Amino acid sequence: MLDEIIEGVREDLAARRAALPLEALKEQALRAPSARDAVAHLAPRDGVHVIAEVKRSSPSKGALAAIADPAGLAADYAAGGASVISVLTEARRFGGSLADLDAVRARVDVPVLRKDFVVDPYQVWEARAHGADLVLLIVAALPQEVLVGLLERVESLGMNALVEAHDEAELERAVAAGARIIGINNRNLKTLDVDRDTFARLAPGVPDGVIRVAESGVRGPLDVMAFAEAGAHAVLVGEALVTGASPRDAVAQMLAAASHPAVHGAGHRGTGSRS
Ligand SMILES: O=P(O)(O)OC[C@@H](O)[C@@H](O)c1c[nH]c2ccccc12
Repeated sequence: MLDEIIEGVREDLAARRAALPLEALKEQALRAPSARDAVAHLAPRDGVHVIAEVKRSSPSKGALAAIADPAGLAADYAAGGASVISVLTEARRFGGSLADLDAVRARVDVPVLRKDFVVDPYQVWEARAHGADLVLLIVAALPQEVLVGLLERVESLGMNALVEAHDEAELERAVAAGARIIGINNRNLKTLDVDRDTFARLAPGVPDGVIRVAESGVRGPLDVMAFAEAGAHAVLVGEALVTGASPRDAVAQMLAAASHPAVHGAGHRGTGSRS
């Protein structure tokens, strides 16, 4: 599935590049207001941070929610206490767009993540030009030298990367690349299967001082408690928030669950203590 998605992403990218050459895009990016410090916004604390996602559909579930007003949804997420808003910009499978990113950026003050299949520096410049503070880099989609180059480009533009791994080998590559924020995806992007034990299995391999994010398959407060217990500093949630009744309350309930005294997660032990 990952290869097919990336094929489409490259086709769409070629069309955008033809319409707006890299040099012109760079000028836009350098004129954009500076990026916010996402590492600071995700700093370890008691409980977890919620990264709340604007997600219309997915290859595994099909249509999830129409989301006529992505900025309104993002504002609800922020009001519920989300530390970062993730915006899917992939069009073909996830129904996202750079227009969604623009709308969300214009509405909220918290950092915004461009969630896409980034394979080319053009997309990093594009993220910055559209006001993103964070860019997703998926290890499984990138040869190591490309991953390293894209991470350098992201940081040189003042942004941070969420570097996503799904198994031990990918995690080692994320660490070797120098990632400061690592997402452990419980979903295998090749098969789309979710295994919620993935985070707990891989989390001990994330070095001290690196922010640990549990991604995908977070159904509600109980899952958030389990990921917090397993050492997550943040959870990234899409489906459960876009399909529920009140996105604002759903975020607030997840945050409350992770601050429960029964949860002895990463925040309670201080930064990166895994002993
Ligand atoms: O909807 P969920 O199961 O809460 O998952 C959110 C997020 O983790 C998922 O959208 C995601 C994780 N990694 C990705 C890479 C590309 C696209 C999407 C994703």
